Amino acid sequence: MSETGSPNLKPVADLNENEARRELAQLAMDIAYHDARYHKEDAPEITDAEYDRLRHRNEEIEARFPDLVRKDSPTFRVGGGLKSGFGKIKHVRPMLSLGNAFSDEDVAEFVARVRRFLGLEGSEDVEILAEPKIDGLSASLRYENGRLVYAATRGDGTEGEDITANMKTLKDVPHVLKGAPEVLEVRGEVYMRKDEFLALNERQESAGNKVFANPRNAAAGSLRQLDPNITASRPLHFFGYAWGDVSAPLGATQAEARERLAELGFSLNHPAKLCVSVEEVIEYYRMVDHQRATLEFDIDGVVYKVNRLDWQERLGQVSRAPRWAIAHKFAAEKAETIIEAITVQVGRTGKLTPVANLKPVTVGGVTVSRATLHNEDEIARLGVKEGDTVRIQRAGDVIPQVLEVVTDGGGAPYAFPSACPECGSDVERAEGEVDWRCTGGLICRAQAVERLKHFVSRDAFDIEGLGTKSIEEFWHDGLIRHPADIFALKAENLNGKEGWKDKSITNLLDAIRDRTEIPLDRFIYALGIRHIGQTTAKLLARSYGSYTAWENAMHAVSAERKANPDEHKKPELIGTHYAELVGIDTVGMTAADSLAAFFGEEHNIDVLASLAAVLTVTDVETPSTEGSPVAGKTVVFTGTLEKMSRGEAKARAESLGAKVSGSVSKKTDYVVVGADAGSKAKKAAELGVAMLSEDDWLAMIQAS
Ligand SMILES: NC(=O)c1ccc[n+]([C@@H]2O[C@H](COP(=O)([O-])OP(=O)(O)OC[C@H]3O[C@@H](n4cnc5c(N)ncnc54)[C@H](O)[C@@H]3O)[C@@H](O)[C@H]2O)c1
Ligand SMILES: [Zn+2]
Repeated sequence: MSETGSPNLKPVADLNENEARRELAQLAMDIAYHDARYHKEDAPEITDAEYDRLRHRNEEIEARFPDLVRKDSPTFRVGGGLKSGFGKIKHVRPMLSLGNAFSDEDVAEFVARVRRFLGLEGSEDVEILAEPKIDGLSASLRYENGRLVYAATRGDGTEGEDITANMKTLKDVPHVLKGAPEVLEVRGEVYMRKDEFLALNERQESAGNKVFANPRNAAAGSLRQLDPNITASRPLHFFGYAWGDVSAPLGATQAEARERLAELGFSLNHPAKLCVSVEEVIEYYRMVDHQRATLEFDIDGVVYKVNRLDWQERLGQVSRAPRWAIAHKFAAEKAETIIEAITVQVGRTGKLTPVANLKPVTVGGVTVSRATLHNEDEIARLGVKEGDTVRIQRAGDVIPQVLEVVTDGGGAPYAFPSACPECGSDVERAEGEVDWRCTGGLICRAQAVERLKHFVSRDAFDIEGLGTKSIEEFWHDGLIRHPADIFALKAENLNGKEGWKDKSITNLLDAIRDRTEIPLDRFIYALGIRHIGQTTAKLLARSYGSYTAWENAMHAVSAERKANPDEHKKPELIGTHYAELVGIDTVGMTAADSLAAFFGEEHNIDVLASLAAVLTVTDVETPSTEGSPVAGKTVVFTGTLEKMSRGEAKARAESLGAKVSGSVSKKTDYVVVGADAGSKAKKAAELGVAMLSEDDWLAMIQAS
């Protein structure tokens, strides 16, 4: 995934505008990805601490470049989309997230901000209600005339998943309330106790089912079951700590409202404390941190809430969080243990991740037996070896991390494998990169499934009816191991398979047959070669014209590269084919090397040959630019485009015969100005070059 989380980032103060814009775009994408993994799939890939670091970085850059804040900035968003299969419920009042404090100073600043906002005199106290921050997932229960009418998850804050039937199976959720306001939405956290989580995982494991990474994932996965009977069989609890739509106030303060919720029959999260100074708040934080390991449930911090509800009202909210509350996060939980072995895992893109296999140890109530070592450099930095005693940490834990070596076990230094442990292909580490990768591509088992998914995806072969689940299933059954196997599928392979009926089988086989003829650019893109996205695939297809020409050239490129592995600056020194490839517009040496590596692997050649045998790859015609209003014109794109990516805009313009340039000069015919355009727009105005908005441009080229 992203490289943005890496510690060697430029300080925000040193970023220029372009770098900032680029990083914000990357962060928006990465955070949205991790939000979906975490909130929608209940399967995060990075630790909470890493995730928080991404968000923090985003906030810092936005604070320094307020003009660059994107419309899709994570700052404006809560959660990560809704799981399909559930009905949707629109929240009468939004369900927000919380701002974060990581240090005592952050907490003092929070209280100071509240005081400033309210214009309080120095003598007036701000009472703060402090309570544990349970690591579960929030839910809203709507009662009308004392009856539970529906329950929803937070979702994206505006709309949540309908989990009424599921919530009704929780013992902590009353179906009827006595003496409640006519309308009352109770909000709180659904969670699983630590002991119950461990027991559930044991049951899951012995039944051969999925085990959960932590109590939060277990709770989220158990609650969001399409079959409420499954939810009923899982040990879930609910704490009430807030409310949404209410027809009459629950009290004048947060503390009173809590009392009221308890009277109505809800469980409250403890220990809670009413504090009057920053010192008291911090003292509470330390106390709870101390008790953390002995609490029945996982917490990831404490929450401070301004006690007076009239003040809460006045303070209101910023985009995604109330101004009157903040979460003070705990540092990660740590423990010491021995590294029994270091093994290597192969990821979806062929990335090799070293993993420390640990002597099992309990960290904050969870048994840990593996920890990531990230990459070769990290192993060197830590100086870890098999047999060493290390300190590990678990932070909102996905995979725990190794922090440092405590005692040297006297073993030999760790040597990274030179062949992929999954498929035996060579591994390579490109200049300037930290990761080793398997070059096995389509043949590597670890990568194959993901590559197959890419192969059939919309912009590649676009085979309708062959979804993620089917690919995984067919892979498992041995039906589809290589892309060419797709084209050998027969009705009898699918007959009797669960979920496949005559009609869907016919549809799938038709869809596959439809794709046996495919344009070269799609074919190249479908191979999923690293660094070869759609735009580059199009450029390659157009430059080489035919499959045969492209294939021959790539073999030549690969041979040239093999003969000159150490040249990293001058493509001409590597060879004429290599230089020609790099000479194609935006194709750089990174992409060229990736193609060379792909064609350097015997397995990939086999895959290509078997595909070529069953497919007709059609030549890409140089588009006719006759009648194109922009043929022969020089165009510059600047600023953030909203309707298309830069690459897409460029490819489109070029297909219409325009020349796309990176800088504005007197020769420029049009400058297409997106949001937050900077110096180029200014220069265009000075030179009197025609400036078009993105919409103007689209209207102009669509007319052709
Ligand atoms: N690892 C990942 O890939 C990943 C991705 C997304 C989010 N996350 C993690 O999820 C969290 C961010 O998600 P978030 O937007 O839900 O914010 P949050 O969990 O930091 O804070 C908001 C939530 O806290 C909960 N909460 C618990 N106790 C509470 C209390 N006493 N009072 C009020 N609220 C209480 C509520 O559910 C509320 O929605 C962070 O911890 C982040 O690290 C991780
Ligand atoms: Zn491999």
